[in-house]
Amino acid sequence: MTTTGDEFDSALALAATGILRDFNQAGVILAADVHVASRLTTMLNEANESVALACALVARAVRAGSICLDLAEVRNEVGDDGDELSWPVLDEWLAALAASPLLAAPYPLRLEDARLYFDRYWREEEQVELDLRRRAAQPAPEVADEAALLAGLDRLFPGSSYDEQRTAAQTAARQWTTVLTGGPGTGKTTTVAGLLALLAEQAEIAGERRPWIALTAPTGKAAARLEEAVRRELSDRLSEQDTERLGDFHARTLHMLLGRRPDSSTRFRHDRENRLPHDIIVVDETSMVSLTMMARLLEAVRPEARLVLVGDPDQLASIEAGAVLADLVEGLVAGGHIKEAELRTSHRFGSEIGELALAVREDRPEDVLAVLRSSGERVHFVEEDDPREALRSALLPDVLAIRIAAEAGDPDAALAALDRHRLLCAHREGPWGVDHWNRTIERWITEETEDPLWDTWYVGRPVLVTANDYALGVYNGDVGVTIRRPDGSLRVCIDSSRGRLDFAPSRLGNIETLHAMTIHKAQGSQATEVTVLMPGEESRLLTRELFYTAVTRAQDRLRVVGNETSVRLAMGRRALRATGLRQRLTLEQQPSGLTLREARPNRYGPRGPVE
Ligand SMILES: Nc1ncnc2c1ncn2[C@@H]1O[C@H](COP(=O)(O)OP(=O)(O)OP(=O)(O)O)[C@@H](O)[C@H]1O
Repeated sequence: MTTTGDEFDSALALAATGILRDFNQAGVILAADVHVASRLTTMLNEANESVALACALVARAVRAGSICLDLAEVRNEVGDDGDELSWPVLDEWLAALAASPLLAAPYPLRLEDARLYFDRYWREEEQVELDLRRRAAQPAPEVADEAALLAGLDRLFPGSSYDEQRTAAQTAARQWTTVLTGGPGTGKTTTVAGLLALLAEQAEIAGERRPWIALTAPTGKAAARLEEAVRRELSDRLSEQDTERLGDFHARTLHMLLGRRPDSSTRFRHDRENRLPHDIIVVDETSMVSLTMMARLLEAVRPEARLVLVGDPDQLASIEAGAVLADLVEGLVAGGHIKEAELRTSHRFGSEIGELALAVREDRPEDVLAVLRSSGERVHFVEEDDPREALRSALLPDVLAIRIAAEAGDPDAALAALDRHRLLCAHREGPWGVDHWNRTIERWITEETEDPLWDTWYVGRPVLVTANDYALGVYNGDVGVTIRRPDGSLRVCIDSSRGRLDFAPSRLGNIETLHAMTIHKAQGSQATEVTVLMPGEESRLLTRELFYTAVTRAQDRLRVVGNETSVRLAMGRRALRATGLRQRLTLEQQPSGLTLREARPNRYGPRGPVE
């Protein structure tokens, strides 16, 4: 137990007493968790310490991206830090909770089997479940002409190399909701483009108007990539007639599609009362969608609109709470609500990166190490104790290329150089973190150019936008470079989903230097070459999902800096989040006429009224 008497440690809640103090001092819960628990228990006159502890642990779980606290699992999950603590016995803990005023009106907490929720997430999870069940319970969409559908599938997905995609498109054509999954380069976008053409043809045969299509993704970068890939597919592979039928379309972020409201950051213009007008809605990079955003999207989709959720469930989950895509894959398919549409064969890499990604995904550590050490052209494993020199020679040419183009006032060349190489770290801070490597690379630039970078804004500074700025039209995840103009002034050129924009540096508020970026932030984007710094062995972020996400950011070449131990540790650990959506979706269908909440008894106590 790491008991510390440091009264200046901000993680310690000085006012905590009893069991909360013990858990806080052991480092299991933070001061913020203690405050949440103290407020709730004081407000509702709850004196039971185990209930207060449960509140603090829910707050802790949500901080780590979970939707709820699994009371049956939390002891295991805390690991060694919890060894000397007195944990409540599960049945007694659950009984204390069931009897607590915190689980009665106004229901700050909700209990679902052994899962404890804050009310907001419980409601969102329930809403997502109900909306998905309702969509799945409708009669399947009608096929206007069965023979034309089969002929269309053969035309759009010809030959045996398109077998998987043809089957996936056929499945999607026959259901309202489809979860289309696959790793990088498995042909998800190709399938989407073909499916859209197929549905447009069916609409034409049925004498309906051209379907109104929405392409969307959680970030601007991912939305732009989706639009570009679908357009490329249409122009390279599909006939003029198929392309014509689709008309024009643009991809937008989910926030933009749902319509931002100036008075709320969690509510949108389109909701249950004002549904989206589209007939087909395709969401790419669904693994990055949080539970809250999925709830907002599902309530806004018309029941008779098709929803195609595309993504890779093996990637890291959303930055905000939830693991929606993984839950949907398991819950919707296992619950018998929809048929699976899974793509497994990679068509892009055909090389070591694809092999490596598959071995990581399929949990084959020996194969992972074999590919890393195979000395192939595309994958390189840097196993040195001090990798700085290796990194310097790998990274500096591209960093200097950005700077030379920026000095010449050439944004195209600077942005192209920026997209050539990404240095990815697990953490923001520490010796393997983004901040450290941003500073190190800036020092290398100074050494190389003999030009000290005194100012925050310097020529060639690559930047990452970290928050949406609707007024400027730049979005979280957009990247840019600082360019010198002929008159000597600096401008920041941003490659936004709306095209190239440029600003005076002082106008940009939420910006970070982008010589290095976190793997979490790199989700939804790719670079020609990627260098991954494996975090230290003690890092809690070192998981298979983190490693897989990092590896799959590389289009052409990948360099992994680490050692065998870090690779094995990453492979052995999962970034699991506690959620209840897959359990909810796999429960048996309820008898008609009852709402789900009435129909399902709770083993551990009342659920509260149906609202
Ligand atoms: N059946 C196929 N046979 C040969 N090549 C294919 C096939 N399907 C797709 N491709 C090609 O493979 C590449 C990847 O396809 P696509 O972009 O559709 O995959 P993806 O799963 O959307 O990739 P990512 O999500 O990684 O961007 C493209 O160049 C595409 O033209």
